[in-house]
Amino acid sequence: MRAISPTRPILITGAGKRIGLALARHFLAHQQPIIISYRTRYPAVDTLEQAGATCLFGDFSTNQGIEQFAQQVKQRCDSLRAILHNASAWLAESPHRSPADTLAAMLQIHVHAPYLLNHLLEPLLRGHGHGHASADLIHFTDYVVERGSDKHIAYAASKAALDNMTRSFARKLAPEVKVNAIAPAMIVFNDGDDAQYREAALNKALMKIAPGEQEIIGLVEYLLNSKYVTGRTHAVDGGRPLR
Ligand SMILES: NC(=O)C1=CN([C@@H]2O[C@H](COP(=O)(O)OP(=O)(O)OC[C@H]3O[C@@H](n4cnc5c(N)ncnc54)[C@H](OP(=O)(O)O)[C@@H]3O)[C@@H](O)[C@H]2O)C=CC1
Ligand SMILES: Nc1nc2c(c(=O)[nH]1)N=C([C@H](O)[C@@H](O)CO)CN2
Repeated sequence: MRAISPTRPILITGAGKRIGLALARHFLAHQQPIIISYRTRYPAVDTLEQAGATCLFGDFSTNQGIEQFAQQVKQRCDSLRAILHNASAWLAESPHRSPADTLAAMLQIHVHAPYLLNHLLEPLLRGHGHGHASADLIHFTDYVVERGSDKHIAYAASKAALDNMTRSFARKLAPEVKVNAIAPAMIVFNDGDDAQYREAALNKALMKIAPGEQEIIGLVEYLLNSKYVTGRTHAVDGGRPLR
């Protein structure tokens, strides 16, 4: 089991629900301090706070919002064990939103937020424990980085930029900080996904399940425990490319 870092919290962005929330609950259950960002104050955020999490409001739709969040983090701690860049919006192209607004929103959350937070919080990641692989960045991208998407063009492009930044930050921050990406396909359905959509989505991969959040938790733990893996994208896609 990974060495718990009792003094260096793990920062999880967008942890008010689903995968981010599951990660937050996992670390709290293992006495790993966490800081989370939330945009909507779901009841689950109150529960995380009562369990000891530091829960900070963070709306990354503007650069000022990102900078204000980073300032809050720096006021609460002087070091971080890891940053998990989970916050995301899955926007499709839509006749109700201009292509320019869709692209801007996707780049803002998937590129501006990780890029600016990595720079603003870099000092909190360095200078701890032998100077070698003592901190981690994990970028949450998507299987569509390698294939594109005809319905989520801006989303896929922004995740591709985040994928590329994984290699750039790995080169910049080694050996103190490892930087990896996790590229999921179908992990967790959304509440509004009907039976027809769900069947079609499951049939796109060899492994015809939506594995749930634990699949991501296990990979995050592997990456945090590694002393050597960096600069890579780790697919969690049920063999989808082979379908
Ligand atoms: N679920 C899946 O099957 C898959 C997930 N992934 C990736 O895994 C990660 C987690 O997925 P999932 O749990 O489904 O993500 P969700 O879309 O369910 O949640 C993402 C979180 O990010 C927050 N967020 C969105 N926009 C902003 C913003 N502008 N500022 C601050 N916070 C924001 C949301 O806050 P709020 O609730 O307030 O809107 C939400 O809590 C994401 O990066 C996603 O792209 C990739 C492929 C498949
Ligand atoms: N921020 C989000 N990104 C993605 C989601 C989501 O719910 N929120 N969902 C998916 C789908 O599960 C897709 O992988 C199905 O093929 C992709 N990204």
